[in-house]
Amino acid sequence: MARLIKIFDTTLRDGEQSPGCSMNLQEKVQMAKQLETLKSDVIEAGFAISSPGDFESVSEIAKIIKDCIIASLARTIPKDIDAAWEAVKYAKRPRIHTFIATSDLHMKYKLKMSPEEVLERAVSMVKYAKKYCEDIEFSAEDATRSDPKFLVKLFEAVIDAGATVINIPDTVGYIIPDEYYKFIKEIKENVRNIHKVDISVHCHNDLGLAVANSLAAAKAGASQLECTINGIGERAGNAALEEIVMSLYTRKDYLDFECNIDTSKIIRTSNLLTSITGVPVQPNKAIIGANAFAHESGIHQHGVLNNRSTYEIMTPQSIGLNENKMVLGKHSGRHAFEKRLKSLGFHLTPEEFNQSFAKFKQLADKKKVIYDEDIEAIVSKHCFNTPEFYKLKNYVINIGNTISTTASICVTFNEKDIEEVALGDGPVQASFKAIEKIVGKDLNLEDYRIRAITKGKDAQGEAVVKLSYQGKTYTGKGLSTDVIESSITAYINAVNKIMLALSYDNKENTMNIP
Ligand SMILES: CC(=O)SCCNC(=O)CCNC(=O)[C@H](O)C(C)(C)COP(=O)(O)OP(=O)(O)OC[C@H]1O[C@@H](n2cnc3c(N)ncnc32)[C@H](O)[C@@H]1OP(=O)(O)O
Ligand SMILES: CC(C)C(=O)C(=O)O
Ligand SMILES: [Mg+2]
Repeated sequence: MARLIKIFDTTLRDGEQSPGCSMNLQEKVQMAKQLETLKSDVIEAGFAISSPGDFESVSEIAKIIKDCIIASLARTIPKDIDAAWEAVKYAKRPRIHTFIATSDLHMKYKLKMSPEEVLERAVSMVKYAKKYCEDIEFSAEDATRSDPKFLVKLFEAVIDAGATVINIPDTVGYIIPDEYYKFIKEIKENVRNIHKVDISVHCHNDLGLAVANSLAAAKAGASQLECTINGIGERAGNAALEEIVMSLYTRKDYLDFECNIDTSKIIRTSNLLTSITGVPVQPNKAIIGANAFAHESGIHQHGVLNNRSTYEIMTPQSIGLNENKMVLGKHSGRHAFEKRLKSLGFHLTPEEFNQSFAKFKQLADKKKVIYDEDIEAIVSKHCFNTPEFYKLKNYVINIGNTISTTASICVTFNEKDIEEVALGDGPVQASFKAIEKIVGKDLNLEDYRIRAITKGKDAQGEAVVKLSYQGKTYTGKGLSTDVIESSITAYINAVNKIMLALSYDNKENTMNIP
């Protein structure tokens, strides 16, 4: 039967030690409520002695949260343990989490204590905490750089003193997965009373191995994994909860573990933390990054459209997302483009499809991402198009703060080039005047608007020009990543609509013919 792994969330304590991730009381309470919904077994709500604000947050969370163990961190110092207890005592299931460093390096240079003193302090403070609280977690800070023989002695003593959880942290993210496996095994096999407690691990991500190390430790016998949402935490962060949990869930076949986390709440919890801290998640972050369920390459999109398991090892729904994303870009192929056209309600002939696909690829070379609005614009421009009586060939604009703006526009009409130059107050006005000269008529510009139809610096600008001619209004549209070009093509498009109307009316073409 699969072994249960308890999840200890320390987003509100170690996570908050991440620069820029401080949270106030209300924010911590919001996060704690969400962690309860997520069904975290333990919430480390803070480090009560560290500030009045942290003390208040821990005690408030202890009062509100009913379904999780609530822990506060404390050094092996009586005043820290007093504060931790005063804050967690309201919890239905309180825990005091006390720690002391055990590596020679930390003991000598930081604590300035001998191993004997550290052992004596650890034991006495676990006993001290035990007077308050049944559930005591003891952590050997920097355990993975500590002498395993010393750890064995220390752990036996603190378990005898009443510890219920023994944490073996990889404080500086130093250990390698198979090494950690052996390390935990060695401790498990040599600490005579280890069966009385949960073995916990707490991994940092300095070498990017926090999750791999946590899983290796679980394989070796750890029954509690400490982690944070989005992997926030000191330096390179802690093991990411979502990565650990989805590994347990997705590779249950191999790992044979289960946990209580409701995976469908993962994305909401991650988003809440991002909105509270304002610290964004990198797009390629496993599980919760914007690209974690996005496919851009044609070959992948084709595979996923046929059977999503070809390129998805878990479903977006399993973490609470509605759908995967098919991102259309320069690497996309016809299958994904066709699917998107259908979902946008377009039914194109093969010829229209080929033309639109070619235009889409051209645009994708210029833009990073193609949005639905881009596709709509491509299709309406190239498939539902007005005949191009006048077609823009090229344009040159001279602009400066000490000269009048000059626009030189060249169009083709009946396979001949016509070029005109005009001055104006700005590039758009000068261009419109030049086109007016080309068509040889006074066209009344009723309205002109420009808007970005997609996002980003490389957004497409759609220009809309309304021209009135002989009592009727004609609307032209132009689309380009260059707003001057979209304005010129919008004007020409409106002129072409006038030409089309005139040809329908069987009137003689009164526009300029060279
Ligand atoms: C690996 C980890 O994540 S450990 C947790 C790290 N988190 C934090 O430090 C955040 C909260 N910390 C704080 O607010 C402050 O550091 C406090 C309130 C805890 C202590 O503040 P200060 O009293 O000003 O001490 P300061 O932080 O400068 O130094 C730490 C002191 O604690 C001692 N100490 C460190 N760890 C322990 C421990 N586990 N047990 C006992 N003493 C310890 C140090 O030796 C040093 O002692 P000294 O003042 O006698 O030299
Ligand atoms: C306090 C302990 C558990 C810690 O955060 C660490 O060792 O990284
Ligand atoms: Mg830590």
